[in-house]
Amino acid sequence: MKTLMRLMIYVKPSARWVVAAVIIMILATLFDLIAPWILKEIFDKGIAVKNMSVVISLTLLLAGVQALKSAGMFLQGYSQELVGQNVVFKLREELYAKLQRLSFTYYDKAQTGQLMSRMTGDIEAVKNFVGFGAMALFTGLLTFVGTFIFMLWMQWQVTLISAVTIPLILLVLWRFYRKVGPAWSSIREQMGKLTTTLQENISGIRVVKSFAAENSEKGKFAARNKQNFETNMERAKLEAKSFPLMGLFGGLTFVLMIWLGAIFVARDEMSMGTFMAFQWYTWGMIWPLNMLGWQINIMQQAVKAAPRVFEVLDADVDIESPDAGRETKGMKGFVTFDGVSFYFADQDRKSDEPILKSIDFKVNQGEVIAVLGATGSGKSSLIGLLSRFYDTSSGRVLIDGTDVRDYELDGLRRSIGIVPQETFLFSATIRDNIAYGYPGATQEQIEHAAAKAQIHSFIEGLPHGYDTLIGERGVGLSGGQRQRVALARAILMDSPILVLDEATASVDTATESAIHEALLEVMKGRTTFIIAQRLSSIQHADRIIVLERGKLVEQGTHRELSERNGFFRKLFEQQQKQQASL
Ligand SMILES: Nc1ncnc2c1ncn2[C@@H]1O[C@H](COP(=O)(O)OP(=O)(O)OP(=O)(O)O)[C@@H](O)[C@H]1O
Repeated sequence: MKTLMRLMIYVKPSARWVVAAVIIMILATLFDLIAPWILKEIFDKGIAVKNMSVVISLTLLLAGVQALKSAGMFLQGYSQELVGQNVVFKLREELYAKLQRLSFTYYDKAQTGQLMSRMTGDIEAVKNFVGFGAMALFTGLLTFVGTFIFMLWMQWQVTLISAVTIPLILLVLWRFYRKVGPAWSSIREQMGKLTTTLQENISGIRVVKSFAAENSEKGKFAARNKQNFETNMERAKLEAKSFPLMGLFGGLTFVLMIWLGAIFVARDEMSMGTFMAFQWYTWGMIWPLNMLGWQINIMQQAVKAAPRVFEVLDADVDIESPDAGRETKGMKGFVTFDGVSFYFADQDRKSDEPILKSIDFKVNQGEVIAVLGATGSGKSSLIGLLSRFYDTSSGRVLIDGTDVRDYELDGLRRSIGIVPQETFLFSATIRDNIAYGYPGATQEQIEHAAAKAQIHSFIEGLPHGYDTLIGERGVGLSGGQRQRVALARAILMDSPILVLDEATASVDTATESAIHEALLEVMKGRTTFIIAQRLSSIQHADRIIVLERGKLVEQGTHRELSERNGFFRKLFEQQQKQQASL
């Protein structure tokens, strides 16, 4: 009920169309109730007394009534579809907007396939109910009640005795209603899992193929597909058990009506016209009940699908722009980590070690800071706190003396140009990919950024140059080329802070050194964080900070750290040995 009430909020803006559809529905139902009565009159006042003019005029009236009803049904169909489409439009828009607002913490746990199935199948299920099912349900109920009243008015004894089967139909319906809900709940959930399996398989198809895992993937999909098949068959069994039974009881109603009608006609207590009209009316009483099974199906599908959509809409947006957040215009890039500790949301703060432990350091405007540390030591997490991908668990990250949580969020993120560890390119032109964070950039600015990232000549050499379309996730470019496009994207942002998270890990050492030469100019006056494993990537750093299992264990210049007998020196010696052995 709560779900249905909440869906009403989305129906409200289309209230005019709902009212139109309801009025037309009531009129159409009235026509349905009048038509058998006209038939009765044709028999009793026309055929029975051989009055052809009555027959002709009443049949014309019947045809007119039907024509009006058909026109009404067209309008009703249109308006209810409009209501459904409006609801879907609004829901999709809200869901998409919410997906944009949800934080990294949410996406760390979310399954893409589940989200996609909510955005498509679940919303579609809601539409089917709002746009068609609900109105059909009301039409059915109105027709049933109206017909029953009309029949009672015309011949109450036949009506009441014929209707003894109706409680039986209602009982079957009630049992069906109770059982089909959980079935639809599983089906919607399984559809989400099936989409997740499909999405992960397609996204990871290169891994699947390189590990020759097609068969095991097929098995995984087949298991989910079978599960879905079986739950659908369970549901179909419920339908198969309930609907024919309802049909049987409905048929019995007809039989009873004909028997009783025949007796009452023979006793002259019922006219032939009323008898004919009753056949029509009985149908008007039975079909809504039989259709109710399908309408319950549509409703239960929506009732089980809608909470899956609402769950995303209600998810906590843990990182939001503050009200009246501070503007970032003129940001200089002084960065301070002040007693920063950090746990991921799914960690247990009592038993798990924090990812970052009481980190303190200050960075001056324009300083180039290298962040070094073994894999998993917390380098990316540290940098993620700067852009508020996550918020600190304790302590503060300040830029120009202001807590990052007090800045307007979009502005903050635009002030930090990031080249992430994993490059993501969109299926669009290279130009659009570079200009992703600055759509208004001129061709000259784009080319300038590309040149700095050492990718301009490569792009120029392509048959379509900057207009070259690249595939999903940058397919068609090598890892190094992709990384340089991502670098150009960050350079174009012209932000006061630049973060290069293993940004040159996929390029050869000659290109890396050319990029670093070019970056010298880019980094000028810009606070830059370089996360790297290779010492060659950090040769231009003013200062190096070293993380070990989330702790800042060393900091200083290249020279200072080489003189200390710490992690940096060990790494330095190790890499020199490796180079010497090559
Ligand atoms: N979403 C998450 N939830 C829980 N733990 C996480 C999550 N993401 C990363 N971690 C853990 O946090 C630790 C630090 O990860 P982080 O990515 O910051 O390390 P890193 O130093 O950048 O590593 P690398 O050099 O391999 O990229 C790792 O031990 C990792 O397993």
